[in-house]
Amino acid sequence: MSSLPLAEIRRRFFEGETLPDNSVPGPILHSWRRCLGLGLSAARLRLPDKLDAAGLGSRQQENAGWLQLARPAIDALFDSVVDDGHVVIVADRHGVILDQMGHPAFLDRAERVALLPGMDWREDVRGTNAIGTALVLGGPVRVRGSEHYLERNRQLSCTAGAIVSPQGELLGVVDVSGLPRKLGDAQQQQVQAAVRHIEQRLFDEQAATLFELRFAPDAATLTTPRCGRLGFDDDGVLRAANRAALSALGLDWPALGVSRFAALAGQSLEHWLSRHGIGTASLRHGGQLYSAQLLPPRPPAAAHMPADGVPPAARAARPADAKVGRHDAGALPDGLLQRGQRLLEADIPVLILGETGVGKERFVQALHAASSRAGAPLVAVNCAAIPEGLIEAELFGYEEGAFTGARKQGARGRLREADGGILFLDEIGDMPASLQARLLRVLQERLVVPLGGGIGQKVDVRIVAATHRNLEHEVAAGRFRADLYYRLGHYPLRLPPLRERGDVAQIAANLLAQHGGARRGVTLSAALADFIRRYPWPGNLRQLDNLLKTLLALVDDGTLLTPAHLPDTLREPQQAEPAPDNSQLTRLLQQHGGNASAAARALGISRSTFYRRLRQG
Ligand SMILES: Nc1ncnc2c1ncn2[C@@H]1O[C@H](COP(=O)(O)OP(=O)(O)OP(=O)(O)O)[C@@H](O)[C@H]1O
Repeated sequence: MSSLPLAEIRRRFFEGETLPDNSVPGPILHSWRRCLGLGLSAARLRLPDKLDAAGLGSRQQENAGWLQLARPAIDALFDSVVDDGHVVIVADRHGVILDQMGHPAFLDRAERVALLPGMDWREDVRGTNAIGTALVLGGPVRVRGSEHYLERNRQLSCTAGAIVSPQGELLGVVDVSGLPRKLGDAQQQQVQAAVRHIEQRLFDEQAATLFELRFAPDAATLTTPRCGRLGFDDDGVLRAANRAALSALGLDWPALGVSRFAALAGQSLEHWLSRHGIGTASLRHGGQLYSAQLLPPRPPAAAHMPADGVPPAARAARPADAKVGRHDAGALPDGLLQRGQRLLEADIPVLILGETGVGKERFVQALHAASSRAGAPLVAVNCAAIPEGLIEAELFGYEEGAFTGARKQGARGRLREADGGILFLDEIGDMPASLQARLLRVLQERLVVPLGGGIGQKVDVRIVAATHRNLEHEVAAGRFRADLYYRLGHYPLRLPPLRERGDVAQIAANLLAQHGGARRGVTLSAALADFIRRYPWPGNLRQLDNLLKTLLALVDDGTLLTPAHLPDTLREPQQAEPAPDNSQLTRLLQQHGGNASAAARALGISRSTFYRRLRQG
């Protein structure tokens, strides 16, 4: 920048003299030229009147949708700048101030009034200024003191950023104004962060019904507002974008409706989905390598933008996130439920992996409740708990007299019962090989033919499957069909065992509270919390949950739980008992009068695990 005082540069500019190179920032000089070209006078200007209350009210109403989404970011911005006496201003796409927070005590009365809601700060009305100029540029700008076109605004410094929807529509401006010497790079960065945050939320809402391709140089930044985001319709046409994506790919807003997935990603959408599912993959563009992830559209209920223009996210937390909180006793890996939801809504089978007792079944219930099929049936079939000879009939139903012992009137079968809803195939790894082929056919054709013949019926079911087995090993050992595995296992969701999860003691405290511990004043001592952290919990959440319920039943209100309250079997955690063999299991079953649930409970395992072990011998 030139060392000439700004007053001298202004004089030269207005007297038509050539300015030294770089004497004012390019965007400011261009703006001055635009204003001069419009014949605006820097000294005297007839300014438009402030909008009346009704006019302002209707502008605020028109902008209510994005304003509500933007509110958290604007409030946070205000919190971070208020102590320095700055004000935060929000204007619509015409430059009319919709909201102003803070008190511009630093300004003369006239300017103070000019920064109030209802005032017009368009560049062609008020000359170079951050609000109006950001709107012209569609991006960020800082205007300091005498860089303002109007002389009367020289005591003011402003930094602003334009908000652009994922469809490229200019929505408005967020601005921070203050005294020139106090407003610097920090405020500029804060405004830009707020803009990114608002645009990210807009993308979440307005591009929810599209396939989303996210990319970033580093997989770790794939969920941050800085990652590139592109939205494609079912035909692979680009319909939405954020600025990071456009600038990384050398595109601009006119690319919307024109650019295609295949051209940008080097393969069709279907190809990408079948190869990578929603897993992370590499994306090469213009010699640059990115980590990328393709996310299917979200459910219409969550994606729907109501007629009043106020998106659901503006009213409450995202439904999926809210449900994660309710479902889980401790934090599950980030976005696991949401990913499951997206797969489900895109009609991709959801495969859930995890050891016994990690909460797979609970997870499926939460998935169902969070899905667009929450009002339709969730039909569970435990492939390990049904005798091999009956699974087929159970799944596909049968016609009257199809086999000896068949009910007279036949049975619809679980698949048809799940029509319109979700079929949950628990312990899929234990499904007999003969049935795997039939299931695969149903998954492909969605046609169910009952045993004993009869007319095939089309079913509309979403499939969720779970297993504690390593299906890849099962495939290698020839026990699980590779084609079925590839059909189901695009993107398995793994629920971690308790020993791999964050703070198990915190999870225990949550569970204790859920079971009434908080109400009864029963708490964990530090020593017990420490034990809980170190214990390997082979039975995972089931084991921990059962233990806490038992302890609660045994102690008085107000008890501080210590390791002394633990049953002896738990005090020596490392010495695991060998698993009972088949004859022991059979004996146990007999002892419980053939009640498998009771026998399983006695062993501290689930009914399906009990059956599985029985079958394995
Ligand atoms: N999110 C949770 N919050 C509280 N408790 C849970 C949660 N998930 C699981 N549990 C506890 O663990 C038990 C087992 O959960 P679930 O049946 O979902 O596990 P699973 O992984 O399906 O087990 P398995 O493979 O043995 O059938 C539940 O009955 C409950 O006591």
